[in-house]
Amino acid sequence: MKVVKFGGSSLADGPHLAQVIQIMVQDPERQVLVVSAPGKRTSDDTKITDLLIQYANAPTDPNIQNNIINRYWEIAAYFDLPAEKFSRISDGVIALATQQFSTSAYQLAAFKAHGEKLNAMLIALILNHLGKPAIYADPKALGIMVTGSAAAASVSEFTYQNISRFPFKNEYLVVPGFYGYDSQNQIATFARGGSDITGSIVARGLQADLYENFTDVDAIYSANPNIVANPQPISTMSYKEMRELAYAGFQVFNDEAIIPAIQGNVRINVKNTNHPEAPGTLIVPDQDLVIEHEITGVANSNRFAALYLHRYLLNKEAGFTLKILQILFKYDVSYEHMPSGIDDLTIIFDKTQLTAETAANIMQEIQDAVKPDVLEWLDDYAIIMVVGEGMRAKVGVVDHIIAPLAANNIGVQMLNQGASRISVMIGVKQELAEAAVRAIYAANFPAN
Ligand SMILES: Nc1ncnc2c1ncn2[C@@H]1O[C@H](COP(=O)(O)OP(=O)(O)O)[C@@H](O)[C@H]1O
Ligand SMILES: N[C@@H](CC(=O)OP(=O)(O)O)C(=O)O
Repeated sequence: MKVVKFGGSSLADGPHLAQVIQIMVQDPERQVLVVSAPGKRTSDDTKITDLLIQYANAPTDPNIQNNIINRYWEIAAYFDLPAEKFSRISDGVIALATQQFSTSAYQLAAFKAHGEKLNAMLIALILNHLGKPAIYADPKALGIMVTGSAAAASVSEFTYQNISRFPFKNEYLVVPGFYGYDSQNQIATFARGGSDITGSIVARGLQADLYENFTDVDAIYSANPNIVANPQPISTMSYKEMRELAYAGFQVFNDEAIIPAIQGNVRINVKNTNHPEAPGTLIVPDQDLVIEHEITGVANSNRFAALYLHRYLLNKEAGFTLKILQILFKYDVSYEHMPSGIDDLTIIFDKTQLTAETAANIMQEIQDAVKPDVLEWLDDYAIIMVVGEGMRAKVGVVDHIIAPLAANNIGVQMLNQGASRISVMIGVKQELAEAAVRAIYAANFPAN
């Protein structure tokens, strides 16, 4: 049995949904559909998730409410779904405006989650209307339980047993991605792009033979195709490679979504909805990987900031780092990386979890607690991640990465090799990040 996730780009309108249904019926192993909210129809369109964020901020605005209903209605009308059946979807949009929520964060989470929830309900209605047995399976019915915050939930371990007990018959199961329920029965979403996570959770829970993730590109490429023209497709990669590349900017697959698949030993196949006959990219356990290249991919992300600290004899003082970590703990801030030298320390943060005020407070407390000679906040910071299982056994890999940067006059602010034996991480100024990716790519991959 295969669990199949379709992203927002694959569900943006009626013709795309018709293609999705064709993909499902082509293979009887495809029994479970995990769906995102309808995405952009054109490059300047707005995703339903983003319309719902506007709606959460202005629940009494009839224009936004109508925009959302019209997006769903356009899809329903393409399949001639009768208006009385569609009323469940429009009622669902309207009802949101009058519901009560414990906090504004949980209100926003519930609004966002309805993009997926109403889309899954609509798709089940359309499948039934087309004579195909299908049921809508809400995360509550499946037992997808979460902990953590309203907008950055984590799955609870007992979810998998709950899913495995779901009475699953000979019909399509349509599951909304992106959210679960917490112990207070409140909706909480995963991070943006989190429908990939639901797909992986359901695939592990049902012990699927394959998790197919359909998107709008033929494969995962060795570099973001919006940065490098015609990059090479990756035919097979390891779970670890995918995790590192997704973390560092390959948005095509969510970086957290790999974890349930690893735990359940489920292979992942990323494929193109608009070109389903293309083999796509297969993501597999390490032992099944045939290493073909030294470098598998080059990613970049601007979502980082760094704190740089210098103090002589830092290496001699026991508990120095502990004092800093206690300050971060107090503000509930985690760090991503901490490369250090004898008298220097850089702490790299994911900016999305920090406000300017929190960053300023942390800096002040560190200044008071450890009295550094230099303390700087580097907001203009990007990370380049060069990843490849083939790098483990090779000598001189760093040369192949750093030499093209030097040749293109790109300064390196930080270099971290060794912690992960399959990646090299480089800190550069944000304005140079894309040029850095292009330079490393051009030096390490043959031109097409
Ligand atoms: N290395 C990469 N390979 C393929 N696509 C990439 C890569 N890096 C970024 N992308 C982008 O990811 C997009 C697909 O992700 P996303 O828009 O989240 O899809 P979906 O709507 O299916 O969830 C592609 O259209 C492409 O622009
Ligand atoms: N709709 C949500 C969740 C998601 O995963 O969407 P997509 O599959 O379109 O990236 C978002 O926009 O973040």
